[in-house]
Amino acid sequence: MQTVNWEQLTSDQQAELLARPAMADSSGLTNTVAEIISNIRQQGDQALLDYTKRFDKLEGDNFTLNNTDIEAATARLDDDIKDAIKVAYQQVVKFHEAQQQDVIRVETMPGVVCEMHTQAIESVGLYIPGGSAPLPSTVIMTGAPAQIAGCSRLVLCSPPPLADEILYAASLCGVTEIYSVGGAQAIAALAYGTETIKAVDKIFGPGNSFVTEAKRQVSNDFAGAAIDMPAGPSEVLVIGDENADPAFIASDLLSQAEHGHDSQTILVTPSASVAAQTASEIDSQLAVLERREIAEKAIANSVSIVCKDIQQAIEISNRYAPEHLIVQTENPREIQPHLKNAGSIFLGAWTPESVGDYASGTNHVLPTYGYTKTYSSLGLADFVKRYTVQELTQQGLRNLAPAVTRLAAAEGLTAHKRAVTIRMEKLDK
Ligand SMILES: NC(=O)c1ccc[n+]([C@@H]2O[C@H](COP(=O)([O-])OP(=O)(O)OC[C@H]3O[C@@H](n4cnc5c(N)ncnc54)[C@H](O)[C@@H]3O)[C@@H](O)[C@H]2O)c1
Ligand SMILES: N[C@H](CO)Cc1c[nH]c[nH+]1
Ligand SMILES: [Zn+2]
Repeated sequence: MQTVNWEQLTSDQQAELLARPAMADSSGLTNTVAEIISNIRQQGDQALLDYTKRFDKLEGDNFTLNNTDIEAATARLDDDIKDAIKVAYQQVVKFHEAQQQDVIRVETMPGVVCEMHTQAIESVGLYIPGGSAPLPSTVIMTGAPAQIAGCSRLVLCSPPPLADEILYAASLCGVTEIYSVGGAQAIAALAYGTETIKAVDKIFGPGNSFVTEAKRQVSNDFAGAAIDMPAGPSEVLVIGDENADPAFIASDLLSQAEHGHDSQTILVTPSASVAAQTASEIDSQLAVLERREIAEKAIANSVSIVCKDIQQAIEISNRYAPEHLIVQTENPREIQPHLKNAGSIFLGAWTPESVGDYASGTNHVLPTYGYTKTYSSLGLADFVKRYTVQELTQQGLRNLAPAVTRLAAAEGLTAHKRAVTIRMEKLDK
């Protein structure tokens, strides 16, 4: 992991340092994904099968899983892992149930009542990554809120072979359809439909750059589907002060580095000594990692930034806008209100990022590529739509009529004005 001194860099070098590696080959990626989407739209199931055999080594011609598959998977699993999945599910349910929104009702003027209601999105696609590691935890993060919101069709897609843990988690979340297809082709199938997979209204879930680019393209097309957010390759930024534990920091950086070669991990610290000790901890912890090869590539793209002070560390973090932000400082709660752009924040030495990945209750589907400047972490609100209701009494209309008619006249929209005056004339008769 390279170490740099922030103050010694030019502003161009600083910008380059904080750029995402996954964005590097954007035009090649755009064309590849556009071609996959176009083939799925034209050839449906046949193209889906071809791609799934080519990229994901599907055996046979069936990519639909059913209840018998779920029952067999459940029977194969040990109680220990089933219990762990249940704990994670219950934690996520608790935190997301608390996000339910009551109807908001306000009488904005006597006789004028306005309400805000929510309604579940009817059909949702849940993309569960599976290229590099099968992620049953992502089933919980997308499936549990969909279930709580009351979505009626929960359609899960993940590259084959589907791990037993994925099928078990899907059954807890009330997933209604499961297909063993992945990548951009799965996103295209969810967005436009094929003979087997009916299109959904909105697609959720993270994925690699092919998946994320496919989500971007289908969401830009009127005929496509809505999406949750750009949730691409994992990122973590750690802010550590001179008392931070380098072994803890290294373990947190490696936990995200092992997701993929394009993960990005950054340490920002005012302490050159913490930076140096973290680098040597990374080397020793890497040596015994099962996914060493992957993590090593990600660490090669990563950086340790030595900055002036904690204030500057906060500025760098806000500028980078990480998916995950870990704060290992003496008083992390003092810093937290100044952290403007992050998907999920982990405060203090005893809050490793892994707890949010699995079971604290927060959602691990989070914006990447700097989109935490404008997008939120996944929550119950993403699975519902808001709509408003208003009802006026006769007196309510009398009270509001002068403002509405004058505004309508000012806009030159006389039919709007007439819809009010026609009623007032009747009332005044
Ligand atoms: N941001 C978040 O909230 C979040 C959460 C969990 C995981 N993640 C990220 O999700 C990603 C998961 O990636 P993954 O690769 O393991 O699984 P994935 O399921 O996203 O991608 C695998 C698919 O990519 C497609 N693919 C691979 N090579 C291709 C090629 N050359 N051309 C066309 N398609 C190709 C294949 O179809 C395959 O099914 C990781 O980067 C991880 O960091 C992000
Ligand atoms: N860290 C990932 C989000 O970027 C989520 C995850 C799933 N399993 C382990 N981690
Ligand atoms: Zn993770």
